[in-house]
Amino acid sequence: MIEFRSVTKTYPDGTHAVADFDLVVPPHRTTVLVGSSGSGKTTLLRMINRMVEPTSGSIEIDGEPVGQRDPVALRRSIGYVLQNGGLLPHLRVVDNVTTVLRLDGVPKARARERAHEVLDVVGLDAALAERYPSQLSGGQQQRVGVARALAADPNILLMDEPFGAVDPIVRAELQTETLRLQQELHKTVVFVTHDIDEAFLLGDQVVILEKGAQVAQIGSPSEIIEAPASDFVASFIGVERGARALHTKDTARGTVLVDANGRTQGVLVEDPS
Ligand SMILES: Nc1ncnc2c1ncn2[C@@H]1O[C@H](COP(=O)(O)OP(=O)(O)OP(=O)(O)O)[C@@H](O)[C@H]1O
Repeated sequence: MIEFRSVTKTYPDGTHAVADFDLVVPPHRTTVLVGSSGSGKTTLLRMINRMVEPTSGSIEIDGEPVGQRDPVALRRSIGYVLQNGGLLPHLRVVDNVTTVLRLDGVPKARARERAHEVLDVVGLDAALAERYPSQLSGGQQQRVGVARALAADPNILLMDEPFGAVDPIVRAELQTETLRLQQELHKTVVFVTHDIDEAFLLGDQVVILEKGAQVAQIGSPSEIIEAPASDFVASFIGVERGARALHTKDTARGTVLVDANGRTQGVLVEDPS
């Protein structure tokens, strides 16, 4: 479990990025932080692995304040996936994936073996291991970024807009893949995005943020869609644009539900309860 307690971050130039933020991130689930640009999502994420230090308040992992942990050891124990993959261009894929393992003293042969395992887990062909990042597609680079984050088998995975830079089709593929991976691996995932559809697709718990990381609403996707806490939330999730609206349509075989794009999403059946 990760817990934020009254966390505030004011950058040296006086920007109040996060003000008095509290959150419990349950283990083995995906928590998505979603909000518009500048709402403080990245700052929150980076305070978990001490890439950013809070101005006040504390963040605890399983009851232990991260402030008391050695920052380097802490960072290596937490998987971190960045938007552009964050791969080192002069290293082959396999060496990118083994970086943390090698720093942790894992022998080269064992580290390479592990790299091949995790590349397989993220759905990449072993042949790609010897390529350089520039010889991969954007989607493949992102998968390598995920493989690298998983290499040391961390309990916690931080993902900062990991699919922001790929085209919509690849993005959808990577989202599906993330759901599949999570069903298999059960990591504690904290995922940052500004895309509410991505948040609802991937999140067990969704945290909608306003400026200064003020929490507009926390809940499961169902709870938020069924009862938006404010006009801000209703607008952010697109209720007023009709994005969440489903309409009934009668067909020869019964009533179906159709989304805002005119696509049939399901069949209407009577609730047995
Ligand atoms: N190193 C820094 N120095 C000063 N201000 C910063 C720094 N990093 C971020 N900020 C400011 O803090 C606020 C929150 O930034 P943050 O990157 O956490 O937001 P975000 O929600 O992740 O935004 P985005 O979606 O654009 O990445 C913004 O106003 C930003 O300009």
